Amino acid sequence: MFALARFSIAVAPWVGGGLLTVAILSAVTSLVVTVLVGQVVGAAPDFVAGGPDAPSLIAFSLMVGALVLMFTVDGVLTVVSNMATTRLTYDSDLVINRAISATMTASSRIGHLESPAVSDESRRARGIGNRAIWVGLVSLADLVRSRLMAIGSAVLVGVLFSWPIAVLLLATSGLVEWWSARMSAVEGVSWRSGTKSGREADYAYELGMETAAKELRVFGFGPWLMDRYVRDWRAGMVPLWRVRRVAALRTMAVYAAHLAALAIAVWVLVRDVNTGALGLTAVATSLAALLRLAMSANGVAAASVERAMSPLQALRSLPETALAARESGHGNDTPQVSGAKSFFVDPPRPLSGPPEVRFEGVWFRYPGSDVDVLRGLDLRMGAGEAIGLVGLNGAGKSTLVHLLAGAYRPSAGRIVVDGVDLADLDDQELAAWQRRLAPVTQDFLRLPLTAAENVTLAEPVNQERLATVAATAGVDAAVGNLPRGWDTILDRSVSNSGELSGGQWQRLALTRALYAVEGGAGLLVLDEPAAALDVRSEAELVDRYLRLATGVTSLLISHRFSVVRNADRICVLEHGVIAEQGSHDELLKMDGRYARMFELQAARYVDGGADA
Ligand SMILES: Nc1ncnc2c1ncn2[C@@H]1O[C@H](COP(=O)(O)OP(=O)(O)OP(=O)(O)O)[C@@H](O)[C@H]1O
Repeated sequence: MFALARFSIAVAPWVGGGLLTVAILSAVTSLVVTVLVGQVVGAAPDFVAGGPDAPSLIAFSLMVGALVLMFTVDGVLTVVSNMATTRLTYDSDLVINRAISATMTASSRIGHLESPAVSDESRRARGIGNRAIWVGLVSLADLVRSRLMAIGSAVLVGVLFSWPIAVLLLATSGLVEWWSARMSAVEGVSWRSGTKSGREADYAYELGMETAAKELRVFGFGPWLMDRYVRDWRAGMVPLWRVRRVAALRTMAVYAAHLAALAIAVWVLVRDVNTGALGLTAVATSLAALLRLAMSANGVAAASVERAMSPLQALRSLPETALAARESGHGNDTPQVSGAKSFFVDPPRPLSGPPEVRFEGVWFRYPGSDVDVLRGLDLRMGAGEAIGLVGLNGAGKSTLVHLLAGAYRPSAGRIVVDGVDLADLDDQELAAWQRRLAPVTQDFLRLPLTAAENVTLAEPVNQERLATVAATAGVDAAVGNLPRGWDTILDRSVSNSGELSGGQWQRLALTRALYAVEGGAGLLVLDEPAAALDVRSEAELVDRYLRLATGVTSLLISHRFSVVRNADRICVLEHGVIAEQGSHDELLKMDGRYARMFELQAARYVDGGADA
């Protein structure tokens, strides 16, 4: 409860603090109402009989008026409390989402984005079902109020009626709350173990509703995916339901004990009334206090507050889990700035312009994997040089690009850019390095934004530059046919939007890279840049591209030899090292792996077996 109260004050000091103050005031008002009910009931017979000791009309009216006023104040406080709670839950949503996204974007390295532990923890922090921080926030004020009311009512019962009864009811009331919170915590353990299935269910849902919604329906896979979603969802929930079934009987026993205590209390009260041991005022006050004490066993609020604890804990530990995921297998993620040259402090070359990149004895394995993808790879990319990279599926070509971008650290060895080891860069410097890359990757971005934003991303739109590079990439006509040209949102779910074909999307991705090059990016990375085009179009496009991108260092990856053959130097990646390198002609003369792969592919085209 205290942790959640601290969180609510941290989220919105005025609203959170105000809410707790209102809860305290409301508890006090309720107790005053209890006392006033006793006073009014106690004074009523004398007032009606009108004896010499009877209260005057004014005194009695003031008493009743105070009771009505307090009752009204209590009602107003409830309304205020509800309004503040709603505000607090909205504010907390913002704080939680910002904290999660700050963690996820805290580093330009990406190991944490692939960690199941981080993914589970961030889902838990955002809340799943009724296990969310807002659920606790909604009940927090209620719990504070009922606990204060329980203590105040117990004092009234003790002073006016019986201390043993007060202690008994307070104890069973506490038992109800403790048991409800405990059950909620036990459920939380099953809930945590169910998040893997929950994540898979979410994934199936997202796939069916967003990522692959069209394809899955066109090919009739919708029902299969829905079955999968239901299966994974159930798998996540079954342990929870089992815990609930086991706990149900005990929960009923705990509530029965509390009711039995109330029954005993009322029986003792009736007995005392019968023996004349209690006056009317004491009886009326004690009865009202007894009922309030019994009702303040707020198991529902205690369970709700407990439900917020796991998400709160997840939110707190997320940064550490993400850091551990980034570090795993890649040494310490803390920037080792001392002694390292910095692009900002002492740049060895200008920030723009073509960089020189050297892979020096680079070993790499993915976090959680026991297979080395790169095994002591050496590769030099001279400033302004166009390097072609070929290799079989899974050879590690895309991995090399990830390392080049500094998204992962090598397990051993160094990647040196213009004399600076990428591992020595802090996050800000790494982000600056990544801005010097103009990449087109196999699974390029298709953002549901305008066509222009898909090209310029965070940069301001320069219409002239946009038109030039779009013409080069051959996408200008396709964009011209969109309902609002460059301002068309490329998402069919939005009205007046447009859609591009696979090949047009790919040309748009090329436009994006070229736009970045024109804007000063010095390293062009084309990883299967135009696989959706036919062989001739792709080769022509890439050649045109490389001609325009003179003055930049380029890395060109493709399975199609027609695409890479014009690179200054072609490298063959095999078994985690560069097995051969040279120009196209040199490699053919070498009659090694490259020559064999090239002849195999050429023979297929001659036979008409491919899309040439
Ligand atoms: N995120 C990842 N986690 C673990 N292993 C990975 C990950 N990404 C790739 N791998 C593995 O690393 C190896 C190299 O993959 P990579 O994608 O770099 O190959 P590639 O040469 O680009 O292949 P292709 O020509 O098929 O695109 C493969 O064995 C792949 O299974």
